[in-house]
Amino acid sequence: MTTIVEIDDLKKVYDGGFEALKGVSLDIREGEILALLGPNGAGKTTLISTVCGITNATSGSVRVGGHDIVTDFRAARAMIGLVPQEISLEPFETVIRAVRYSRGLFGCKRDDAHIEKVLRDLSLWDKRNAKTMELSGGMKRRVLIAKALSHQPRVLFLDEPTAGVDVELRRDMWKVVAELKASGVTIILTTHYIEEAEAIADRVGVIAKGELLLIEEKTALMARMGRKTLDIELTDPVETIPASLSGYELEIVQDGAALRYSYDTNADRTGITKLLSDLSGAGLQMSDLQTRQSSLEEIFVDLVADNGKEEAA
Ligand SMILES: Nc1ncnc2c1ncn2[C@@H]1O[C@H](COP(=O)(O)OP(=O)(O)OP(=O)(O)O)[C@@H](O)[C@H]1O
Repeated sequence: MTTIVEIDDLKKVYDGGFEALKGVSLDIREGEILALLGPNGAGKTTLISTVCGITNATSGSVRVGGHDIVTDFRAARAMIGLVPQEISLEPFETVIRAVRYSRGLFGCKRDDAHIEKVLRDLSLWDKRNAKTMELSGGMKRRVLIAKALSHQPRVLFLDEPTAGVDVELRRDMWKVVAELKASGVTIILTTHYIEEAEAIADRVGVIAKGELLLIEEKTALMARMGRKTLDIELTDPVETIPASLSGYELEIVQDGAALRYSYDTNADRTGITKLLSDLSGAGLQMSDLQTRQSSLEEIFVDLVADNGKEEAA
């Protein structure tokens, strides 16, 4: 597995003293789709802007394909395509001219065959002579992607590609991203939408308050999501867990009125039947059972909340 982007202890303090990145380190693997999740103001855009050389880091380093983003800016930047959050297009420009122009900005020779391929891949070929102002919001986003791909970058950053778009357009965008990955482009996207990360990412990173709190394979996260808890409500509250039940790693909840058992839904056996029989063997009577499943959303909310508590402490 080759690392294509190496981010090392990246810090960004804006003028005025605000610390937007507090030492982020991250290796992005060639060919992956990495989703960076985080609440508003987490530092996602700052991170992308710094990697793309739009914002200068206060300290730390970024290398793209081995090229340092500061000392070897041109070579590093040539490998990157950036699709910004805001749609900014010249309204009277035609689609094909806008995309050709972007390629020219990188000093690349005109290549009509490549531009045609990009436009066809993004289903924009039929619209090539339309003025950008005549396009729907979804098509405008596709033009931004086409512009970002015009100079054949190996890494594509998408800053909230589906913010504020409807469900159908979002799915459409996910298809585009999957096709780009299949063509060998490494993709990093930021999003507020957990289901977006679930749907398309190979790995998921969670950023909050300028820190990377977690970076994990999506499948591993999904396995964690497979954890369920069973709350066994008791007729008579307990203060301690009977020694005969110590192997179950139960937790006392609801002030002793219930015992919580965590289990893996992917496991062959959950152990629940045996637990319930051992419970009655220990002289405990249950009045009710409740199960619940943790989701990626909960993992995310917990992580971000814990981070907030540490800040306050
Ligand atoms: N130029 C700037 N000067 C001062 N502070 C800034 C500047 N740009 C961003 N910030 C602050 O840095 C923090 C991180 O902003 P950033 O845009 O990177 O977050 P984000 O995770 O992309 O959020 P969103 O999801 O809302 O786009 C925010 O608190 C923001 O107010």
